[in-house]
Amino acid sequence: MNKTISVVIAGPRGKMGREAVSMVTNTPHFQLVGVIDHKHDGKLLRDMEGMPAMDLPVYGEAERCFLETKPDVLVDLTKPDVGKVHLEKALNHGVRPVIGTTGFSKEDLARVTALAADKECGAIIAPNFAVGAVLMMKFAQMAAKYLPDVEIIEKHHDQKLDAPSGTALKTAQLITEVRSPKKQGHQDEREDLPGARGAEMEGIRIHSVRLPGLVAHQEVLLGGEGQLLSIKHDSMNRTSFMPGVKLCIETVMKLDHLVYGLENIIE
Ligand SMILES: NC(=O)C1=CN([C@@H]2O[C@H](COP(=O)(O)OP(=O)(O)OC[C@H]3O[C@@H](n4cnc5c(N)ncnc54)[C@H](OP(=O)(O)O)[C@@H]3O)[C@@H](O)[C@H]2O)C=CC1
Ligand SMILES: O=C(O)C1=N[C@H](C(=O)O)C[C@H](O)C1
Repeated sequence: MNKTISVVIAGPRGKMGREAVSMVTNTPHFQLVGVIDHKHDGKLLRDMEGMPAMDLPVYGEAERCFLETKPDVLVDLTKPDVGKVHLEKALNHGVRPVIGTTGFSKEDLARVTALAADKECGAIIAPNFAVGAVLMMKFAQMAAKYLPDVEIIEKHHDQKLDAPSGTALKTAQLITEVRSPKKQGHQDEREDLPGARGAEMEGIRIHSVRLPGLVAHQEVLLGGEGQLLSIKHDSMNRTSFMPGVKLCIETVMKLDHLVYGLENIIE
């Protein structure tokens, strides 16, 4: 018998937040106890368009929400600057954060990892909750050991705020664990239009496409003499992320430190 886990969701009106509200309220051993929405402070969940008819409180900011609802877990699906603040506030209140929001730099990750360790509080930052995307990243990491010339093309809907995507950054980071930094392309290559070769992490090029009609897609290209390996993942909708969110809510209850990436918790 699973123990009930109480959850608050930040960003409930968003594309991901709506899916998360639906998943949490339909999971018998989860209990949604409140939501954080900066534009609807003091309302009830039922007053917000498209939300379940539940008399749950809506808080304009995180601290009061944590003090009054005392949740086990915060799920944050907001935007980069907000997600970072919510994560730190959650750790300071002993609430376990599950952060889907992207835009964390190396420095941000180091800071919040230290804070979670100091508080001995479980936390998960998952740049991508879709199991297929995690496999795509792991396969790319395996392949880069043998084919170290790599370029990443990530494609997202045109409402996305951060570039490159959290998934692309995580993929590049995983690849840097198995290959040394290297310059790719011709040693004398030049950009006649700035940005033509994309962003760069330790020699890995990352290209970000933003267009209406897209959801979340990534292709990792690995080139060798006379051959090209292409590893690709597509999320067609946002329900693809929900099994990962559910697993993170369950797993974060058993952690006493911060985990960055779903690949570290799937069995
Ligand atoms: N890890 C993963 O697998 C995935 C991660 N993401 C990430 O999740 C985040 C959300 O994505 P998505 O749902 O597409 O974005 P949306 O823009 O659709 O939703 C974000 C929501 O957060 C709200 N918001 C903004 N500021 C606050 C605040 N201070 N308090 C509470 N709510 C706030 C916004 O409200 P308003 O617009 O009215 O200001 C909006 O409703 C992004 O960082 C994205 O990269 C997305 C998909 C998958
Ligand atoms: O903003 C999105 O939509 C997504 N963001 C995450 C990212 O930045 O990688 C995950 C997924 O790609 C969808």
